[in-house]
Amino acid sequence: MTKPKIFIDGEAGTTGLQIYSRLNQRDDIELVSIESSQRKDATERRKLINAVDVAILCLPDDGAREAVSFVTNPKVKILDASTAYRTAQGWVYGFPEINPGQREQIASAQFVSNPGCYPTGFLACIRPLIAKGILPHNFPVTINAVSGYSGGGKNLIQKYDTFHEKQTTETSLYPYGIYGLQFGHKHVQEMQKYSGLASPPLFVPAVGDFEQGMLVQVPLPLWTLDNPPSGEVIYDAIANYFQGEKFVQVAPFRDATVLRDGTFLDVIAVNNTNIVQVFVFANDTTKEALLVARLDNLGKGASGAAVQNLNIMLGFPEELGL
Ligand SMILES: NC(=O)C1=CN([C@@H]2O[C@H](COP(=O)(O)OP(=O)(O)OC[C@H]3O[C@@H](n4cnc5c(N)ncnc54)[C@H](OP(=O)(O)O)[C@@H]3O)[C@@H](O)[C@H]2O)C=CC1
Ligand SMILES: CC(=O)N[C@@H](CCC(=O)OP(=O)(O)O)C(=O)O
Repeated sequence: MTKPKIFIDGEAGTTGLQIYSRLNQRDDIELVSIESSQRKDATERRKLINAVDVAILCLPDDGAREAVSFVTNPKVKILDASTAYRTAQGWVYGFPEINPGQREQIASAQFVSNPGCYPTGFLACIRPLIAKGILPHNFPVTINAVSGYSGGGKNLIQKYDTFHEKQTTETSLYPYGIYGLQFGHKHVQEMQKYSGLASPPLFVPAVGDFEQGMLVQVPLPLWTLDNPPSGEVIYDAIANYFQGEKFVQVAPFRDATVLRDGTFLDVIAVNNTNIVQVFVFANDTTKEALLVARLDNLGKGASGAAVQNLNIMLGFPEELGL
């Protein structure tokens, strides 16, 4: 049997390198690479994209749009890691666990968009509650999240690396900084579309002085509802929704061992895995709850998810290489 051919356009970037390292040990696929001197050569990229079974795009949005414009072979499948097509017509959203039937859609699609890192955490928390009617679709949702600096790609990694090398106290690189303060972050559209919320969530991201890892927090002021659900009801809804899923895991409810020293939910515990964990914290007396997702922004938030989608698109077992 001939092995499917895979080309990673943008193989030298942060996401591309991580996908490459997950695929290059495998003997069930053939990785096709571009000469490094030609990696931005449009003619060569066009040739390779149309000569493989799946092209994985790990490029800035404009580069991804350009790569898609190169496609002339109707048999080539495209898996795009950028933001360019996540809410576009004709594309399937590559979050296999998000809805029943999503895997089948990914398996038969020509064009699949890999979800954003923050949306992966957010949707794992909120989608079950909207889908099951535990929260109304017009609930005013806010999100606070923190990402490791690799989320900012090569440029931000280089900034932090330079800072770490110098280790000067006067260098003013942020140990923790919130951003996106003009609102309308590029992930908000996909967050709204795939959650089923009536309005965009108010999203405040942050970056911290650690390379990989992410926490996405969704506070729920349940006292605003006429009949607030209990913490148990919220937990059961999310746990049942993802029952049997390998890569979306719901942590035990009211179990202090999920916290380090019984106190802290740390950010790096699932680094280098393809797992997103969901936590539910609740107080039924004060009618407050907090949903938290923990993931590796480069794992289930990008490259791990891409490999999972690739496996589904090729008809392979979904966990291969993960
Ligand atoms: N980092 C992350 O956590 C995540 C990233 N993503 C998405 O993945 C995509 C890639 O991001 P990331 O890997 O972080 O970015 P990087 O900046 O680390 O890498 C992008 C790579 O693409 C190359 N490139 C740029 N333009 C072209 C072009 N026209 N033709 C060929 N190669 C090109 C760049 O080359 P050069 O360095 O020379 O410019 C670089 O090697 C982005 O769309 C990003 O939004 C998605 C989820 C998470
Ligand atoms: C820390 C940081 O800068 N994170 C990036 C998100 C990571 C990323 O590239 O997002 P995609 O998943 O959409 O590609 C940002 O906020 O723009």
